[in-house]
Amino acid sequence: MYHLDGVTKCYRSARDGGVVRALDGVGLFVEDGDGLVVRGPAGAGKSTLLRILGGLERPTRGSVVLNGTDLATVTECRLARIRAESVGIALGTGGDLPPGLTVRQSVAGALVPLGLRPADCRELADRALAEVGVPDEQLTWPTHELDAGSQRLVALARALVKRPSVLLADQPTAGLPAGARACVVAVFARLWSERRLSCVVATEDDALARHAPRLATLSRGRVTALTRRRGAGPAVPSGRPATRPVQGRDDRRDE
Ligand SMILES: Nc1ncnc2c1ncn2[C@@H]1O[C@H](COP(=O)(O)OP(=O)(O)OP(=O)(O)O)[C@@H](O)[C@H]1O
Repeated sequence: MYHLDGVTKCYRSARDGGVVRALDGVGLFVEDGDGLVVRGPAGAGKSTLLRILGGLERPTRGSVVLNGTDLATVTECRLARIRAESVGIALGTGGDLPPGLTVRQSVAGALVPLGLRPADCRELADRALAEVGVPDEQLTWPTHELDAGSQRLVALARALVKRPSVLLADQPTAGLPAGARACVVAVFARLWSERRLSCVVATEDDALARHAPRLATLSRGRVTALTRRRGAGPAVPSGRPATRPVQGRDDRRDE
């Protein structure tokens, strides 16, 4: 799945033109079926890490190998293909839903780059929406008429519809009322416990983090701790190691 080695990302500060080191030599393994929650204070580099994992940005230095391909050096064309086929990205606010579309069209649209027949796209979209708990009567609603919690679920369905090998989500419960938050947490709990889908999620939500098999803490662009939830089995049931932390500790944590 993912193997990050020495990943550094520098930006030029718009304020004073200085160099901002958003990620500083991050090393990380994410195995098939692994669920990793990334935590850390504002500015720690969580969103930058997700964008780099998703191939939306390239690192300044280091390698980001996803299923054998280094996203840092692959051609732009191949990178777009990998994003379309293998990586589900939910930026969290629901604001990333394409405007002017119904719920079903919005999710089916994620399959267009894969060249599927429209009828197949619709069927897969309906299935993905059912999986995250969007009721049938909302399938033909314009997405802008949904409340924030439902928009968040549609964004998740849009990320999941292609059956990606990994789901990346940035603050998926942030700003939601309690009921809607619980619905989103329940989706991730199912993805981790039943589907064993590889997910990397940045969140400050304790309820969501409690379900994650592993936690990583980022501080000033570095991984300072890696812990595995007590009772969470290895991501892969074979004899292969479930995780091989490069930085920080991989301690067991109490629930
Ligand atoms: N495009 C950019 N240009 C310049 N600096 C950036 C850019 N993107 C991020 N940064 C800087 O990189 C650092 C890490 O930002 P990032 O958004 O990844 O942190 P974060 O942990 O996600 O923070 P938050 O929880 O507030 O979203 C911050 O200092 C931020 O200002």
